[in-house]
Amino acid sequence: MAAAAAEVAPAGAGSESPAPPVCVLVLGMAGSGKTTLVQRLTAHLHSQNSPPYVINLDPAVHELPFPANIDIRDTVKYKEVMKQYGLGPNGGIVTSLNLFATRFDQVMKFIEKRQNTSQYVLIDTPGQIEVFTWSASGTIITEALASTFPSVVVYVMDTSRSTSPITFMSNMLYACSILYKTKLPFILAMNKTDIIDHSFAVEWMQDFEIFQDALNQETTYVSNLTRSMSLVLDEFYSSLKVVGVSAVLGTGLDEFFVKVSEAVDEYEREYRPEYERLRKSLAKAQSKQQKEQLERLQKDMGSVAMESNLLADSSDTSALGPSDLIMTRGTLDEEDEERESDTDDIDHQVTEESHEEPAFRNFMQETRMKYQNRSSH
Ligand SMILES: Nc1nc2c(ncn2[C@@H]2O[C@H](COP(=O)(O)OP(=O)(O)OP(=O)(O)O)[C@@H](O)[C@H]2O)c(=O)[nH]1
Repeated sequence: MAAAAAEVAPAGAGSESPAPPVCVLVLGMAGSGKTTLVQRLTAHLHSQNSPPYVINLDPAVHELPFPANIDIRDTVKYKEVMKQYGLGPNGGIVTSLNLFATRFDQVMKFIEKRQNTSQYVLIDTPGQIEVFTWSASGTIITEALASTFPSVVVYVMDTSRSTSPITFMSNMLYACSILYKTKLPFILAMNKTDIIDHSFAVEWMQDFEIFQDALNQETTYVSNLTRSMSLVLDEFYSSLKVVGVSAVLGTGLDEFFVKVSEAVDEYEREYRPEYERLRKSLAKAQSKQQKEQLERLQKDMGSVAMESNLLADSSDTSALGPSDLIMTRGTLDEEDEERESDTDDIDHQVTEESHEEPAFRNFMQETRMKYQNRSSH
């Protein structure tokens, strides 16, 4: 049975080296059941002896019902951010995510380290969905994940609140916009099937006439628009992977993992080449930036020759744990130092000193002394 095969076997399983983990980005409107689904998936994978790596990206969540390996709340104090920048709740979430995104390269390193032990990386996102999908940080995080690991989006829909054709259509339009925004394989998880079976929604997607019949009960202008929209969305529906689940009961999970596996195949086939290109161009831009920084430094130091390999490697996070994330400091020039001070609301007290760059500072001192000695002779 396909479901059994999907138990804990992501795409690529069976090959010699372990398959890279699959990043499952869970998105959906507030209250659709994202957190409950992540909790359920985590428990399910644990029961299959395949513990996932779990990341919480919601800075405002009060309580997490699952143990997160990386929790944005450990590193960015959402309430402090609101206070310091004079922001409301949504602005606070956006800014917290932006601060976190500036150090997402470290998150990537933690995931990479775990790639032989976790087959799935589950990522819970803020309820204010637009905060993630329409912010720069959402794009940075999605692209960072997808350019390294097979990644899929799971859009969670509250099926019990989508029984009116017009609400259903609004939800689908939203889903469609997210598909275009994230540019990743997309699974529609119709949640809360313990309240209502999702078959009515599947029929609406598969059979235009049935959807029209349901719409005939509505006589507003919106219903005419909805009629036209359902034709437009036909293409979107035809390529959509749909699965009914109950996050509370844990039903539909086997089929869920079958869909994830299909989505991973789709990622490998259609999305990976594009992300590889993106990764290469990012790496090129990064090395160019590093070179420019070094050149600037060299200019500041006068004619003293410097060897780049003497610079302490600020990217080495091997001694850190996920909770130390983001606090690593280590800048090559004052401009960067100043920029960093904007993130003072980040709780870096614990690790700040230990991760200063003593090697680099010593090097600067030594070089300066050499330079002074030379010019005095
Ligand atoms: N009946 C039923 N209720 C569910 C299911 N999944 C979630 N819920 C309930 O829906 C409510 C919202 O669930 P959450 O998991 O907090 O939803 P969320 O999308 O993470 O919410 P935000 O963090 O606000 O975005 C809670 O009361 C859950 O118990 C389900 O499968 N069936």
